[in-house]
Amino acid sequence: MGQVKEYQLFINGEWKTSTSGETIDIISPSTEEVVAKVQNGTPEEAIEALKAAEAAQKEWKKLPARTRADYMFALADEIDANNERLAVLLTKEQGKLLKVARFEVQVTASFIRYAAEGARRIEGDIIPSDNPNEQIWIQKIPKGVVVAITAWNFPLALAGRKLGPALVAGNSIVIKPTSETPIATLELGDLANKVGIPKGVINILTGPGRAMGNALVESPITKMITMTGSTPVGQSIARAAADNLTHVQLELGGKAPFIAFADADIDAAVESALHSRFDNCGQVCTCNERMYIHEDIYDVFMEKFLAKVAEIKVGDPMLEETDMGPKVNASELKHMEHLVEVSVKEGATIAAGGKKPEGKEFEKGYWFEPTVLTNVSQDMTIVHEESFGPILPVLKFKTFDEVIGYANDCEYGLAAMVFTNDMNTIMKCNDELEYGEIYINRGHGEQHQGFHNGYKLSGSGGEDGKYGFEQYLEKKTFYIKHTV
Ligand SMILES: NC(=O)C1=CN([C@@H]2O[C@H](COP(=O)(O)OP(=O)(O)OC[C@H]3O[C@@H](n4cnc5c(N)ncnc54)[C@H](OP(=O)(O)O)[C@@H]3O)[C@@H](O)[C@H]2O)C=CC1
Ligand SMILES: O=C(O)[C@@H](O)[C@@H]1OC[C@H](O)[C@H]1O
Repeated sequence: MGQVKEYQLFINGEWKTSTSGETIDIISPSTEEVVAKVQNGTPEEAIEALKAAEAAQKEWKKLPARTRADYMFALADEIDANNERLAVLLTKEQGKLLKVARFEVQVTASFIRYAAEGARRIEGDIIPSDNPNEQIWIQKIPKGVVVAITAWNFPLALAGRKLGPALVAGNSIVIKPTSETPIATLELGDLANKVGIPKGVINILTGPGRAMGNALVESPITKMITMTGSTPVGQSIARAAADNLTHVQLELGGKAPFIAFADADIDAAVESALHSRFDNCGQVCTCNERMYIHEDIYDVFMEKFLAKVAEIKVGDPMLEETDMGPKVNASELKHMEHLVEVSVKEGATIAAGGKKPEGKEFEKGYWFEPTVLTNVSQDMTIVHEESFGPILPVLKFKTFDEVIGYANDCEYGLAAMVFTNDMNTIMKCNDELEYGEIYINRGHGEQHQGFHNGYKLSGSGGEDGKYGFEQYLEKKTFYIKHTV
């Protein structure tokens, strides 16, 4: 393996080596080789970045929103122009298919453009007062310094999803990507400089979340934290931010139910169920984490579904013909093996997969077969614990009330998928399913103009669309009275 690139911290428009003198190895999930090194940044460097962001924001907020948006459009163009290079980095650090990584880079630019298109819609209110000669004005203003903490499954897209609205709204930002997959995100630093985004408006730090991340969260300079990741970490961030009453927006774990009623379009449901579980090696927050099939269609559905699962080609994510790459790291792989072991102990049957694939090409790397579990009961661990990987428990159901009860028997509330052509069933599902995002007759996959909003332990605040954009704004109310 040749000399790998050592990335630095991006603070105030400059690259700097951490005073810790330590680096973190970024490991390829496909080969276990070191593909890059990043700084093991210190809490002191977190404060340095926050101060740079605070200083830069004072001028950044004075620019017309349209001007801020022009910088964002330019950044999005640069991201598009570097698609292949960024996609290869994503595949190297996260193990996702190169063809999916290319899509992630496109989505990153698209998130930023969507936010920039909203620059002229940062609207306030003028309200008549009860007092004579008086008006009430409510103005939308930026919050100040935003801290963005991101997960490893779509690291670049998650960064774009947050920096776009944050900066268009007039905030500055400090991004701390996960230590697992930071390199594509770090590349945004040079692109920001290239398009002339003022120094300090964007800062990108690396370092363990429990130290670097915590320092960012606890600082009173931070006026908003937007985090995507696991529920336990989201909870610790909310606790750490409480002392300053900092606004916290969290996109956390999920356990999406996929429900196929007796009148479902079976072929469409099979296709959607397959991709909503196994795309990105099952590492999507809205993935089909448990599947409920009506008893009338169960046999025909499962015959078609298992045939499709058997066709999934696991292998080198750089190759176009590959359908599924590896899990992101060794501990995630161990979690897969643990979930299958527990499920079998609790009485489940392995209908497909269930282990690391055999073959020389799989000796290195964090590979796991597409796995389907049957003879599963609602009380089993796998029906409640998020796998965030290619493991799918399947259950039968008879009645509407039974399956809604099963679906809502969950500490999460992010997404649900339902296949039926009956309008009454659809309306009753919309009323009764306790999920912030429901997909009817299609698999998962949110759009920028929607609202990615998790109930219960899946998060708070929501992201995307006009309601997500509002999270990045503060309101200021004026009572204006004229005296003559
Ligand atoms: N709802 C959604 O949209 C999504 C949810 N997820 C969830 O995220 C999980 C997988 O992602 P993963 O990265 O492992 O999630 P983690 O929760 O482990 O980490 C998320 C981020 O938080 C940082 N972090 C960790 N501890 C702290 C702390 N005490 N203070 C501040 N920051 C901290 C991490 O940094 P570091 O890694 O350097 O420690 C990382 O950048 C899954 O559970 C999945 O459900 C994932 C994607 C989307
Ligand atoms: O966070 C997730 O896993 C999803 O919201 C995912 O992140 C960026 C992509 O656009 C979404 O599919």
